[in-house]
Amino acid sequence: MMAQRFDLFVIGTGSAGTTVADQCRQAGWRVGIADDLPFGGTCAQRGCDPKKVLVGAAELAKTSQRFYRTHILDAAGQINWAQLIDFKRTFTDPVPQHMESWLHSIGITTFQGPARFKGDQSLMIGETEVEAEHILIATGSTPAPLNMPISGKVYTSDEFLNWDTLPKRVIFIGGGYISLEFAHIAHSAGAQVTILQRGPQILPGFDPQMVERLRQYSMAKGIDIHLNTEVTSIEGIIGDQVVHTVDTFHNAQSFAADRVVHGAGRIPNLSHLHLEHAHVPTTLRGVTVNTNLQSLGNAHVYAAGDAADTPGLPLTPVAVMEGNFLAAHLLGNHPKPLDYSAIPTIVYTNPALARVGMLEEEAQAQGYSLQVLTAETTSWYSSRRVLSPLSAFKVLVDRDTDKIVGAHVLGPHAEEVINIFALAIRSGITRTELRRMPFAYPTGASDIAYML
Ligand SMILES: Cc1cc2nc3c(=O)[nH]c(=O)nc-3n(C[C@H](O)[C@H](O)[C@H](O)COP(=O)(O)OP(=O)(O)OC[C@H]3O[C@@H](n4cnc5c(N)ncnc54)[C@H](O)[C@@H]3O)c2cc1C
Ligand SMILES: NC(=O)c1ccc[n+]([C@@H]2O[C@H](COP(=O)([O-])OP(=O)(O)OC[C@H]3O[C@@H](n4cnc5c(N)ncnc54)[C@H](O)[C@@H]3O)[C@@H](O)[C@H]2O)c1
Repeated sequence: MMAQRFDLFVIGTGSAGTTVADQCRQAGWRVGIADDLPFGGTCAQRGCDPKKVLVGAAELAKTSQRFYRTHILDAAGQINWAQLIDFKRTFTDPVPQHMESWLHSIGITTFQGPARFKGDQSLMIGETEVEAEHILIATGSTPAPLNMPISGKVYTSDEFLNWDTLPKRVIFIGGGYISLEFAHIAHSAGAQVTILQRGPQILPGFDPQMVERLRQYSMAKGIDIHLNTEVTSIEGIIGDQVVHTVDTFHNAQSFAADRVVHGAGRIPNLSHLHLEHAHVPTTLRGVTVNTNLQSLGNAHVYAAGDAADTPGLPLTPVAVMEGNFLAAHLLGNHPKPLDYSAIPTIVYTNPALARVGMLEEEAQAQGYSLQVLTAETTSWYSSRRVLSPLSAFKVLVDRDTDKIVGAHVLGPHAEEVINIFALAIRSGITRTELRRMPFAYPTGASDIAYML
């Protein structure tokens, strides 16, 4: 059978792939797209969106428990896990059908199945061959292989988000985003949780002082966090999952739980693509690309999102930003170069910790004359009003230009406040201008004047 021909063929229906597919199709291109999983990608089905549905309930339960303890509420909220997962499914279940209908409605040809390269410009999706002038690899990421002896069961984040019952005891391998967020959710829903992190700090990309406050608070609440503790093997022993670790001083320890969750990092999802058939080189961080997101080995191939080796973190706003850039580039609209500075990121613990721009250490190393504005803010109105026991901030200002170069916010409004700092940094708004901004009051943003 003759191969179907497209101007653009996209592998992956997540944030990066659909952004490019949509814009190229709107410009009249013949566009095909494939996914081996139900359409819609990670963020909407197995990542950000379902995760935050659980985070919302966890926050509500914790806040109500605080108000109950101070006799302001007559009852404290408890999470019904099965109901919460059902509620989550009302968001995730419709995604594939919505996505596929939308793709069809705008005239994109869809293929269900794993795509693999056959040649420089040709792919097989199952038994169907397609050819394209441009091919976009937007295949996202997948849990990193755990290179250790495993005889027990290790659950992925995808599986955690679909647990019908919450086990009593859960161990999280690794101390990054997934472990911290899921541990806070599971703990709020009544589980005993343990985090085993091999490095000296949980959440290595975040401000060390804010992280330490979050760690101490989490420990005080009953989340058991072990630093410098590397998981070396996992055994299933009658009813228990036993996790063996070794610490920095070579001391061995074992931890038992009902279930063990993989939070030990993700890698670009490239292994099934047969990239060697298309001369597409990769690194451990993804497909090697130039500043136009074009493969260094094959000018017909591009990569974006988690699958591309770019300076951006594997986050949804980065996938969308790269998608928008690539669509404009392919359509000949000469977009401005990609700007990876000051992209905000948040770990949705309770409370959340947010970062945008540089860490203090990075700014010092770059020779900025820094003014470091930092305080613990649990006595502030915005925290006391919701009985928040943990809030703080650190803002880094360049004395020479009065510009903000980094902001780190921990507390109940961190997730919205950080976007305002991102806007300020990306638009070059000075500290003085931001301090005088008449934000609506009382809001998280109206705290900014007091931070500066
Ligand atoms: C648990 C979790 C929580 C997260 N929370 C957040 C958050 O709060 N905020 C945030 O910004 N980011 C978050 N992320 C990260 C975010 O989800 C990703 O950065 C983003 O989804 C990447 O988009 P993408 O388009 O690159 O890839 P994806 O959305 O992963 O899409 C890739 C698609 O390609 C498909 N695919 C892969 N290989 C093939 C193949 N060979 N053939 C056909 N199809 C294929 C996959 O099935 C998938 O649908 C989270 C991630 C996880 C796992
Ligand atoms: N809120 C968000 O934006 C959000 C949420 C979840 C995931 N994500 C994205 O997904 C990516 C993957 O998340 P993640 O939490 O899996 O990875 P991560 O890279 O954030 O953290 C993994 C941690 O596991 C540790 N580790 C690895 N192997 C270990 C072992 N054997 N024993 C003990 N510790 C070990 C590593 O040192 C590392 O600190 C993130 O980098 C992020 O970009 C984002």
